[in-house]
Amino acid sequence: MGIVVAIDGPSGSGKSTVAKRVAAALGLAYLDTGAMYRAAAWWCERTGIDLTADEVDAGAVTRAILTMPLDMGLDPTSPGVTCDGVDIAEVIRDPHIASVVSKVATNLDVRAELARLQREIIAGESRDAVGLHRSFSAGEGIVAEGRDITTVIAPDADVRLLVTASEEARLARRAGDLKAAGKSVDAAALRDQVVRRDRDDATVSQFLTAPEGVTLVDSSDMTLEETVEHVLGLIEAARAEAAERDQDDEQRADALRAGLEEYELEEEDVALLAGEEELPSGDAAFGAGLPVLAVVGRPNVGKSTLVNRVLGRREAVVQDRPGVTRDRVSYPAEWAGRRFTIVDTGGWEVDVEGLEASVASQAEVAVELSDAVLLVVDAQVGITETDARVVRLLRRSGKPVVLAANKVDSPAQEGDAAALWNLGLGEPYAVSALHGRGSGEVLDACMEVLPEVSAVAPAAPEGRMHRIALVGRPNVGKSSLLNSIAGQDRVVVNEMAGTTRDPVDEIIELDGRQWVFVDTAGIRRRVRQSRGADYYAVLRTQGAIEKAEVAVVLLDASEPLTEQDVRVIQQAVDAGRALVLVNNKWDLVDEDRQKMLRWEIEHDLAHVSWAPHINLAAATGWHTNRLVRALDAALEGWGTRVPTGRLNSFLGELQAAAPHPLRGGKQPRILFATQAQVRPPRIVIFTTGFLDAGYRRFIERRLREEFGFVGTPIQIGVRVREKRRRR
Ligand SMILES: Nc1ncnc2c1ncn2[C@@H]1O[C@H](COP(=O)(O)OP(=O)(O)OP(=O)(O)O)[C@@H](O)[C@H]1O
Ligand SMILES: Nc1ccn([C@H]2C[C@H](O)[C@@H](COP(=O)(O)O)O2)c(=O)n1
Repeated sequence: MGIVVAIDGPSGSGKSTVAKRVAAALGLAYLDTGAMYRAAAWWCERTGIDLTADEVDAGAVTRAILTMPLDMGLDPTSPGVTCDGVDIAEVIRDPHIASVVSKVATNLDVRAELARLQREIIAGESRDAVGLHRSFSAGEGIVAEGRDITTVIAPDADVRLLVTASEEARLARRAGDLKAAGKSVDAAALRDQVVRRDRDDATVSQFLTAPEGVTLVDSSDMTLEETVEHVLGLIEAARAEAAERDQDDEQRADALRAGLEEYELEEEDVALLAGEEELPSGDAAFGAGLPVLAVVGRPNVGKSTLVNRVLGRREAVVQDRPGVTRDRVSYPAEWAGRRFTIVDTGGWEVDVEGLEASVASQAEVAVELSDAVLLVVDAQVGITETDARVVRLLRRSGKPVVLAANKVDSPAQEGDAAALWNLGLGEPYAVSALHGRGSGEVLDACMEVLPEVSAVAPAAPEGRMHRIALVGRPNVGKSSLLNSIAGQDRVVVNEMAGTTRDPVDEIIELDGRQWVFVDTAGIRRRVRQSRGADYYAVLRTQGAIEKAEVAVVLLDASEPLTEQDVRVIQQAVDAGRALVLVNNKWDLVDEDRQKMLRWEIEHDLAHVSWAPHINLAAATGWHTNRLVRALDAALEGWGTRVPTGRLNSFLGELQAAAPHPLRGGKQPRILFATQAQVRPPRIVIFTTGFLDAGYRRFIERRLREEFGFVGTPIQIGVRVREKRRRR
């Protein structure tokens, strides 16, 4: 993680000059938030708003800022400011802008919008996000300065400083600046720009006295060089302190890890603790690029027993593995030297309303997302109506099918297997999943039909383009958004070396980088079926989400949120994908609808409040440029890794301040925790007792507050372990 240095202070105190020099000396990015407010004032005037009027239309100012095409340069040696393609770095220093900027800076809606942008920039520079986006400092960090930086924007910054100087010194410095620029110095105008402006600004942010945790740097009697040296010294001291803290945290975590030896650990615990150094990625766990074999069949025909036989492991693994959904769990598998992904599915049964109506059947999704299918039939029961209908469905899917006749536990039962020739799927392989009989032959047959390279599994993401799924219910504007972003910046690359890409994927260049938008055929040519269109939409959405790293869920902001919207969002969360929410059709949203939408988001989408949420109008292209930042933020969150030392000291403090409620006179205790996976982050917590769902939610909420995890679901696995009995 890069360092964040936040500096605030009154006008003329020297905070910008000091911040730039410090950032340049340390190779960090520099953010001048005051310049953003100045740019906002410039943009308001450019769009025709009179900021010198006694009564400025606050609504018009807010609307203008929401459409401001601002690009902040972060190089401390030449921090450019560009708005609507115009270089405004100089013009925003004009005394006229200084005299009107408070009209914009005291508008709370404007502050909220600029705060959002500032936090995004700071997060982009402070995380180890190399390769994700164009970070000026390559994740080394940032020095951000402005009135509310230490208190509102970055209260968690590593170093927080209030640079100040006496009023007399500040007026003198500002006068010096004007003189150096060859401008006349009018004492009253100077007071207005320094003292009056600070008084106005102080009504919305606190920057005159140092709050707790903020170090005061009074530069009244220091030269500029002395001030810079002093600040560099403070940063050095803070870094040394942080390094010492990290070391202490690691030592404590080592002790906690060692303490686990007193507990009954399972094989998988030992494996997890031994492999802490190499953090696997969720994508790898799902077998990026490996062929996929779906195991389907009616309930109780022995699918899971067969899967466990293939895996050669116990079911215990099932509980802690982040499956796509509870009814469809993927495992990395190996047979005869070949690696593949095996997908265990829930029972496939004709329900009361019939098979066609079971639109969300995970077994059907599994078939759609597989390269081959292993159909398991109970040979002792024989062919049922469900089996016959399943076979019809499998035929329609066009996937190769291998038929396992299970529960053939002795040679005497071979005849039961032979009866299954009637299903018309070729040879039924007689198997006893329970005893292992015949399982080798059936797996050999599966290997014969599985392709070398999967046509459905996502390619491994490392070093490749990021894969994005644009999903949402019909008519929310998926194709408009795709066309809009493709139209703006498109470079279609037909043959990309080293990528296996589906013909329905689209490669689009955004912000100078190439991205794969997966499964766009479903977006461009909507599947129109007289019957079951919904069903295909669900399948298509699921398929797109699982092939992608980020699911961009589009919502029609002009209409009330629907259950279908919430369901698509849930599909992305369950699949463990990074998530970005887009309120499309913003051009059709009036103020009443905005209020309603805010309410809907707070009530119906509170569980995904961690997802970046952007308003845009795909039809006009408005704000579509915000997509990349949101994607980067979500990808960063998805890949977040919390060092074990920090995680344990954080959980230790959390537990001390808010212990788990007593249950039956006992209090479940956290023994040790470690992050077991990234993309999505998965945290495994060893405890002495079961943690209530409420307490787990509390842990998740606090983890997000502490470590960010923007745009990503967090999977929390709890392993309850008992103390070893003394012999
Ligand atoms: N000891 C000092 N520390 C910092 N700056 C100093 C010092 N002495 C003189 N200066 C000068 O003070 C002037 C004002 O500094 P600067 O513009 O950075 O202030 P600021 O706090 O960012 O003001 P504003 O909020 O109005 O942008 C600069 O010319 C700077 O070189
Ligand atoms: N974080 C910030 C930064 C600046 N402002 C206000 C204060 C000024 O009126 C104006 C320009 O700032 P300057 O360039 O003079 O530092 O913006 C603020 O309210 N919050």
